[in-house]
Amino acid sequence: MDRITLTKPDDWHLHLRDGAALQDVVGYSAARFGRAIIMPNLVPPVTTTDAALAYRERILAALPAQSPFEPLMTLYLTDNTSPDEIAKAAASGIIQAIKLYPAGATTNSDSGVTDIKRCHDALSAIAAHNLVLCIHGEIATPTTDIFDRETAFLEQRLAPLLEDHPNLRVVLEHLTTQAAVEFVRNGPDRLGATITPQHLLLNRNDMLAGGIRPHYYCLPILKRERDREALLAAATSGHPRFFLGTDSAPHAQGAKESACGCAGVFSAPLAIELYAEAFDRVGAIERLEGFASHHGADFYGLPRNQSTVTLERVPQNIPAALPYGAEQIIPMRAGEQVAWRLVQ
Ligand SMILES: NC(=O)N[C@@H](CC(=O)O)C(=O)O
Ligand SMILES: [Zn+2]
Ligand SMILES: [Zn+2]
Repeated sequence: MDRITLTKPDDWHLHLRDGAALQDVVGYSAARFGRAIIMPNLVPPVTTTDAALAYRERILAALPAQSPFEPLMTLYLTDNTSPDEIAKAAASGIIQAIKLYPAGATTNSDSGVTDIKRCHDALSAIAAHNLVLCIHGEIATPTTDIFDRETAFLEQRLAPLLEDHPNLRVVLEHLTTQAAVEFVRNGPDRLGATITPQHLLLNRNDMLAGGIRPHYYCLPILKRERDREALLAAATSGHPRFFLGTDSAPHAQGAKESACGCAGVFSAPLAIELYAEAFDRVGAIERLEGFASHHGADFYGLPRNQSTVTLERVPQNIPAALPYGAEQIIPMRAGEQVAWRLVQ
């Protein structure tokens, strides 16, 4: 199949930043996706409903004209998030999920959760109000090996959390390991998971062998080839609890190409095209629609999109750099090609 039309996809994990950067990146997502879960790890983080409402207005104002894109907002969970704030978030009608970052685990997670037990009442409120808890699933202990942080989180943190909150709907974000795939498969129906394009297409050799490639550095970090294969198998399996979440995470070129570079891959300008390439490579392009356009909406309890997009197998060049506020940004695969393109 050289051409495929699917229900318009959604991005269940997206970073849009704020200010001039927001203005520069939001259009790429709006051109491809109907909706996106907007991550709250701004500086300062989006910890209140009022802040989320204001951020949503800034996103809508930054959209190119005639973009039907719908930002689905999230709150950043802290040790001090109150059940009242969760009730307010649920009542707002614009907040779909609460995001749990273990303190210190990733970009702008300093205000994150230091001990999940401290959030017991907030988590009960999230379940009671039928919101979704999105989790960055890594142990942040500095002594835990960076390649083991996700697998350690599964048994040490996620399993007890699911047990303590039997009605809580949870999305384990950006899976990177075979172990996480198995954990989700064996988990309850209220456990879903997102998978990024970089984790379907790359392994840690792509980042570290023959030279260090900072634009492939993200968290959780790329893993082994067998992990990539397990992720691709899960994404293309048709299993309804695996769905698309790009984790497109823009950082300016200077912040990436640095002695201490930031974590995050900027995939928004070619996101759905990269997924199409990954699925097509293993002969599973017909499974793309479920993964990209159905499973996430069904899990979140939202209607599927009405409109469609068409993709065709025609290679396109990816720019070497793109504007980003006063600086520039290097997209994933900069200066190379992607095998599919969006038909306008
Ligand atoms: N994934 C990343 O490497 N970075 C994300 C944070 C996150 O999703 O963990 C970011 O905000 O830059
Ligand atoms: Zn994360
Ligand atoms: Zn992210």
